[in-house]
Amino acid sequence: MSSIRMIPLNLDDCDITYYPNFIDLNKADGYFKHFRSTIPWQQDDIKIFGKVHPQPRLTALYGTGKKTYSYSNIIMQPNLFTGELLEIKDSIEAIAQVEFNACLLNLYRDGQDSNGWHSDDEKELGQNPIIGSISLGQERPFHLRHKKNKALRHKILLEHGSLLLMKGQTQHHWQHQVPKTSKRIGERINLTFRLLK
Ligand SMILES: O=C(O)CCC(=O)C(=O)O
Ligand SMILES: [Fe+2]
Repeated sequence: MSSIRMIPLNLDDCDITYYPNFIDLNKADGYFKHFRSTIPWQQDDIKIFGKVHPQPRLTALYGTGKKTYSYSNIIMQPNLFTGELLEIKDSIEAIAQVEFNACLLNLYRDGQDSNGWHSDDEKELGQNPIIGSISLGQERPFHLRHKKNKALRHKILLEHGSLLLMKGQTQHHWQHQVPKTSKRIGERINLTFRLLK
């Protein structure tokens, strides 16, 4: 049996743990190909500060039921979880000790696709949201910044097959982003498992 390596990020006011190689490489390669070709990826328009823009990445929502998820003025209707998503969900639940009922998927097609500074603090997620975030494909830096104490910042590289688990007060005190880069890079898929109340 292989043991799962865990790296706690020792930052104030948050509870974040990084698990590199959470999914073994062959399996992660297979999942990447599978999700790339079977998920109905869509590009939604979002409204930020009153202006409408196409979202700089493709997304999809999956879940156990009919609960919708809204953010940046869009309301997403879930597709039913697939076998592959349930398999990954089970493996995260085994260490996270929660049951997720939704997964927001992101496809970053190249370095121009990104996810701007935000907290996952939508009301559907409740008080202290727990989010299990799987990375597949191209590794991308993940930036964190404290909302009040501007001196508190952190960067971590999200590698192929990794899990980043965010819980406790993390979303209350911190924001995160996946910045754009002008480097020529490949595609990345991110799966964020969530519990919608
Ligand atoms: O792509 C990532 O690693 C982060 C995704 C994210 O922050 C989100 O979907 O809320
Ligand atoms: Fe997020």
